[in-house]
Amino acid sequence: MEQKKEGKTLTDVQLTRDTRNIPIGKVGVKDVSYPIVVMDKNKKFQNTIARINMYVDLPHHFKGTHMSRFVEILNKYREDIALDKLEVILSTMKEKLGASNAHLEMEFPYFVEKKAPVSKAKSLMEYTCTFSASLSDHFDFVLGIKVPVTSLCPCSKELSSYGAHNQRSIMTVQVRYSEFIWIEDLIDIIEECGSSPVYSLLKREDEKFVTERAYENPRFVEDMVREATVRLLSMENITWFSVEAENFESIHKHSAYAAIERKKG
Ligand SMILES: Nc1nc2c(ncn2[C@@H]2O[C@H](COP(=O)(O)OP(=O)(O)OP(=O)(O)O)[C@@H](O)[C@H]2O)c(=O)[nH]1
Repeated sequence: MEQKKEGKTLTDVQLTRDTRNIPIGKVGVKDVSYPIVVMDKNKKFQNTIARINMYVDLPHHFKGTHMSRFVEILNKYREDIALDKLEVILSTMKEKLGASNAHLEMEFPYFVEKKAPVSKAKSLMEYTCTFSASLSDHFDFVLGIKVPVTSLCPCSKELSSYGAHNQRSIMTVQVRYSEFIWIEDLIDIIEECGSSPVYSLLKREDEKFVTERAYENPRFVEDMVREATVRLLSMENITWFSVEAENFESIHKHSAYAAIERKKG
């Protein structure tokens, strides 16, 4: 649409022709900070703030996409950006930007109340979650969660006269599903796969408990992704998953890493 500035026409540069004959797969805005609402198993919903990426494809003949429209679409759905709105947001992106594919990625902190294992002291644990949705001919949605756990090295336990090296690990799980899955339930499943869950609040009796539990339950990164795979394969409503484990090694400068991806059916 043409606009005027100081009597002059404001050219829509983005609409001008590009002659390089190269279509673009993803173009848009990245790292927009915006409030969203996430369904919470215990409190019905939780307000949080997401870092949002929004992309569409661009045909070869256009110079640019219209960046302001992405943020206009977010504004249109403000107060109401939730899982059940992702498809309509993507559809609006396709329509307003004349695109055939639209992508929406959100990364946000999600808080779960957790009880310490012995004292039962309650505290809030933060988990980083991701929603990755896209719409072409069909809607696709992937839920992702980063779950911190403790891992204790089986090899170190076997070889050492005292103790065993142990560290904080991050397990990253991503799932496609046929029926809704609570973030909380997926966290519980993944936390079983390390040597011990981690907590944000531990009293002395809890510290003794988690230290001994990790020692009794040594796990390599290979064990962690295999344990997760056994559990995720047994869940019928999960149609695809990927699981990664990264140990931020306490005796090496590098991490130990393992990953498994499975499509079911
Ligand atoms: N396409 C594109 N736009 C950019 C980029 N960096 C900044 N922008 C700016 O994004 C702003 C918004 O552009 P548009 O959405 O086309 O704004 P508009 O023409 O007023 O909006 P419409 O009337 O909806 O087309 C412009 O000021 C661009 O200069 C870039 O790398 N690519």
